[in-house]
Amino acid sequence: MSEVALHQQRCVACEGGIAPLDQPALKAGLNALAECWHVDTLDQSPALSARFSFRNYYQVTAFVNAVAWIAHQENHHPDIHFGYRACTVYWTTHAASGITQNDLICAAKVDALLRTEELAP
Ligand SMILES: C[C@H](O)[C@H](O)[C@H]1CNC2=NC(N)=NC(=O)C2=N1
Repeated sequence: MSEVALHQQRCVACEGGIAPLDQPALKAGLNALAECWHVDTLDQSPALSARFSFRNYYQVTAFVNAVAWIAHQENHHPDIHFGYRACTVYWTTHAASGITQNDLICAAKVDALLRTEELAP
């Protein structure tokens, strides 16, 4: 049986009553992502976070826009903190006050984005 890769899955609308992933599911999800992703805290809720370094501000802002494009496509929106040569992305599901499958999917899509040679830092 073949399972659809995380980065090829689509986010589902999440309004009220959605539960965060349990520990085993979160651990399995983290194992499927690039090593940079870890569990952090955003506004007092757990969030998947990773920091990315780039050569210059132009690359940082191109990356931020590419992540925003993913967010628009998936209707799931990260917090992004960025500066001159680095950017930190936080994926959390506000409706669940925690990390859901949507966050794993979006983090995997960011990983896929960075696997493309043209955009890699
Ligand atoms: C209907 C739609 O799924 C919700 O409004 C979405 C929009 N984007 C979202 N993004 C994030 N990160 N968390 C949410 O709970 C969320 N809710």
